[in-house]
Amino acid sequence: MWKLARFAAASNIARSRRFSAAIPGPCIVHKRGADILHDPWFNKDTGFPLTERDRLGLRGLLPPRVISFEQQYDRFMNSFRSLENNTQGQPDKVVSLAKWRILNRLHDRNETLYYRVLIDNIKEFAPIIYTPTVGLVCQNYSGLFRRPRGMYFSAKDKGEMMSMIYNWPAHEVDMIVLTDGSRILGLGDLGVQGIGIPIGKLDVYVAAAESLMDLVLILPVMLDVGTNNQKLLEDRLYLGLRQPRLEGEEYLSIVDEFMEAVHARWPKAIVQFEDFQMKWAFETLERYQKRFCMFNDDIQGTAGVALAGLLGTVRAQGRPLTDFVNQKIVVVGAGSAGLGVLKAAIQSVAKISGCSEIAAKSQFYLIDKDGLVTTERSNLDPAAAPFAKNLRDIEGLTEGASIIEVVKKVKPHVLLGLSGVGGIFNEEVLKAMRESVSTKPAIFAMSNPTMNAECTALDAFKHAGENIVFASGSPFENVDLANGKVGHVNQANNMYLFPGIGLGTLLSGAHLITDGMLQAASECLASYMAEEDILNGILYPSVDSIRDVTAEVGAAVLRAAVEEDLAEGRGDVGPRELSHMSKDETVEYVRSNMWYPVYSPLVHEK
Ligand SMILES: NC(=O)C1=CN([C@@H]2O[C@H](COP(=O)(O)OP(=O)(O)OC[C@H]3O[C@@H](n4cnc5c(N)ncnc54)[C@H](O)[C@@H]3O)[C@@H](O)[C@H]2O)C=CC1
Ligand SMILES: CC(=O)C(=O)O
Ligand SMILES: [Mg+2]
Repeated sequence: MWKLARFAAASNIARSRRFSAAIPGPCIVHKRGADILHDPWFNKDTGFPLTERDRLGLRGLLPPRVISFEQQYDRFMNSFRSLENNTQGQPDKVVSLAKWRILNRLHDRNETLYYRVLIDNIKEFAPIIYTPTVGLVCQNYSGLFRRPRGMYFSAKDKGEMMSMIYNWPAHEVDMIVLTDGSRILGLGDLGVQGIGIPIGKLDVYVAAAESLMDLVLILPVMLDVGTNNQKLLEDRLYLGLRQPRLEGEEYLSIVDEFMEAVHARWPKAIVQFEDFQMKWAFETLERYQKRFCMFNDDIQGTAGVALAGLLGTVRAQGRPLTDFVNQKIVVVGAGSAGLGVLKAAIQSVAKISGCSEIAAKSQFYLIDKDGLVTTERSNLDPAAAPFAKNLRDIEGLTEGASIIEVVKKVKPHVLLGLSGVGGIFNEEVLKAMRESVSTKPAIFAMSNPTMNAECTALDAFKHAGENIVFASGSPFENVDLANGKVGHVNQANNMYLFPGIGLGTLLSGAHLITDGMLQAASECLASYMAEEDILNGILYPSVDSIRDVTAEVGAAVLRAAVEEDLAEGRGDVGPRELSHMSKDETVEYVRSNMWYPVYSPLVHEK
């Protein structure tokens, strides 16, 4: 018990450092008056107590009555509910953007209240700040732009990044989400407008995990190397560089410079690469994973979440996990996400069965925009080549066979989409899944946002049958199957892993994120659900549980770092203490480092 008390004490000391800003004396914050009200990190709106109003020069700048945090919270939620009532019957896009705007205005003004309403209502608000609405926000970002958030490094900043990084006002940064905007969800190249994705991802991160000190420690970053989106290039209001994307060495030199600048200022900051087009996603992962503390969420985070779900589908059939080796799985989409999933699933089969990875591939089929990927393909992408089928092993199928041909022939246990193409699992394909060899066929329509999902939940249950297991990348309502039965919708989204990967790595103090740490994250998620839920087709926890999932995943990642001798600890908790923690103590340690937003005092008691 003493240990946990010490950990908590360490985290409280750290938390109070948020406000230290190295200014001695009676006030914790170094700003005064209107500057505090205009700083969303410190602002409490009408919640400043009288002593703080006196001592921070706020008297007269606010109406006299002090409103409590709880009252402010209720007032915001009432405004939100009124907005819902007032926008009833309006088009979905209008309503979604209106909801995003009201949350964004709060974010701009008062971060403590913003994150509190987000955490307490994560299931309701995740679809607004994250997928699907974040996609709409990115598409309209130049028009929606009011205040900057995060940092923007452009091709024009070459040679300047090492000094620019010091323009960020916070002394420390733990977690960076970086994009170049080249493949935003399934929406393609959105250039600088893709900044909405790092912002949304970090909102989820804070809601699920933010540790130790506070929000100042996160940084969304846009690397603007141009765009090949002609519509944006011609848009008068477009806020990014109006030039085609840099390619080759020119491109890499920009990413290199950014990574070196980050490393120079914050050597332990974790950089999460997000929504890079495939070629750069793989290339940058290969280039940096042994040099910097980084991971690619679309390749590695998605792989972990999908693998957990795939293992869940085996349990959902009432079969032992060892039966995973016999599952026939068709993956539609040979991009960064699809290939990441295939690689992880094949490694898992090899591990379970003890066979080679080559032998483990036999149960997997890969389809891209040109159909079934085989070794006969003339311009076979080298990244997809390891998963290409040899025609001799797939009797009755040919190079480029369509989804329907493959599904009819293979009768797979699982049909998994990461193609970015909405509706591609059409009625015919879904009906063909009725012939699956599985007692509980699984359909994963993982592409985002909602309009890019390979099928809707309703269509999946309607056409493929009521006994399927269904998962989607963006949320859908559960499906009413009549007779009191419900078709459960799982959300298979990397949001279940990236916060835990970030937090676990951070607390471990590791310099790198290894395959072992990522595998531990996936295994932890795979074992999270109880047997009873799994048998009812519930493969993933509810988004409401994201903080609990993150604590467990974070602990698994931390323990893997300890096992690999990579943990250097953080703050007062060094590698020795980490290595002596039991599994439960590690979870408790991670949990005790999670931030829950409340107003902290901005002046010392006299
Ligand atoms: N649920 C989740 O957690 C995640 C979902 N995604 C989603 O996955 C999708 C793909 O992402 P990436 O792999 O990074 O994109 P990508 O652009 O690298 O790959 C897309 C792949 O889909 C294939 N494709 C395109 N049209 C097709 C068609 N008509 N039939 C079959 N295949 C087709 C392409 O050939 C390509 O191989 C996006 O919509 C993204 O939002 C990505 C990461 C995580
Ligand atoms: C979820 C996610 O990372 C994506 O759709 O790209
Ligand atoms: Mg992504």
